Amino acid sequence: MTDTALIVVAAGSGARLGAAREGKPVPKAFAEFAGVTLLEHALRGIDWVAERVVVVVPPGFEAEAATIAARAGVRADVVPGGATRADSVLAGLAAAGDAQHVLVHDAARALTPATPFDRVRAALEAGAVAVVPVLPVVDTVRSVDTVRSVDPARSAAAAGEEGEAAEHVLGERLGAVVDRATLRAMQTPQGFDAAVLRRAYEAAGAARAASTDDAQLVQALGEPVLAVPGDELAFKITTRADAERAEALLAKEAGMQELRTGIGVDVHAFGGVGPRRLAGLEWDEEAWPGPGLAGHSDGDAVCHAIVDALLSAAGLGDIGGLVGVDEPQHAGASGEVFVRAALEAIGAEGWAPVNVAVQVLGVHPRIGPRRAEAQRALSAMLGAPVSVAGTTTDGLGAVGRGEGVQAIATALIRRG
Ligand SMILES: Nc1ccn([C@@H]2O[C@H](COP(=O)(O)OP(=O)(O)OP(=O)(O)O)[C@@H](O)[C@H]2O)c(=O)n1
Ligand SMILES: C[C@](O)(CO)[C@H](O)COP(=O)(O)O
Repeated sequence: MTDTALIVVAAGSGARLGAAREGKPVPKAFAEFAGVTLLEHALRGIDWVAERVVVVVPPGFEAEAATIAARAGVRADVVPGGATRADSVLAGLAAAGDAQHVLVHDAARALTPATPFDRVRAALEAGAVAVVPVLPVVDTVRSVDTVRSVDPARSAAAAGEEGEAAEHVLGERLGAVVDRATLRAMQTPQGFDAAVLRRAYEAAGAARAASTDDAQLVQALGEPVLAVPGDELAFKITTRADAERAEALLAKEAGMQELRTGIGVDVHAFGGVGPRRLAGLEWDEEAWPGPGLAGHSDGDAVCHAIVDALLSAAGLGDIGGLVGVDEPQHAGASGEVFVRAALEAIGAEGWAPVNVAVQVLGVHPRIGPRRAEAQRALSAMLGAPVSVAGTTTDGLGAVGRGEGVQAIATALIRRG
């Protein structure tokens, strides 16, 4: 998986929304929607998207943003933004490290589901240098001309000098219809090859202030920008009406969501002939002396426990019922194959994972040193946060004696 940084820009004032907290104006990202700040809504469940997350906020709001990010379960660097969105993106880029890909996302698009993130990441992985989620335009669109008029009396009053003519604006006159089939509305997250995005910002210099999104700066370099389907739920909360729509959606979600938990356990003995695989990672001799895990597949007990937890939550049996125990096509198969099959099975019934927690029991490999990596790999696999913990069982039992590895997983899934 390529190294990706996600920049969440949240440093706008939100003048068009005009939110207040305790009677004082508050930047939009810190205004509450259904009792939770816009920034927290934007960050919830986003951890899997990138290896590094940078949140850009109005100067003075860094500490509050760090608390919000922690509550949302996202490990983020928080930096102060600038006067324009482009300035804020630039501040985020400076903190994004040397990731190969960068995704820039508006906190104001706080209800964006996982799909656009997934599509943008997939397009970058496939080699695109710039990717933007877009929606078709649904209204009839026309250009307009400004209609001006010279009214001597009003001109005189306006100019304070009798008889002097001055133009004043009467209104707008409709011009030509623009073919909406050729138009698209731009959303975020917008994804880029990091070097190209940095080059675009350098080339734009101070002129970046006039840009309303990042893709147009990249396009100005002559680089191709790929469009992928956006999502209606990724709308930007800009006005009061948008805020009401967001509140209504959140209320509906709170009222309608069905939640279920499930549990899964798997054990594999050491003694396999294939690679040493566990928790979606390959392990080397140093971290894991001796043979890999025995089994018909690759023996990844963590993935298998997750599969059982997902299936148990949805009431769909267990891994044996899903993929069999000795199907020839699954000889040596990686754990990801079974996780995907489980996601498909629960998805067919309308379920999606909310989060998964796994405990690994065994003498080796030690989970701690590669916990972050394992969590990222599994979270990307599931499209939901996965946490991984490890214990040695103090030498007790078969796994404590170093005979194999056991994993216990719990899953929370939602529907509706
Ligand atoms: N100086 C700025 C301006 C905007 N943004 C971010 O860019 C995204 C899109 O901007 P929008 O929501 O339209 O911005 P605001 O500037 O907050 O709103 P308004 O124009 O109504 O003041 C938002 O997540 C906003 O926080 C930013 O990080 N820094
Ligand atoms: C980046 C953006 O969300 C794409 O639609 C939009 O351009 C932000 O613009 P704004 O002027 O900050 O509202």
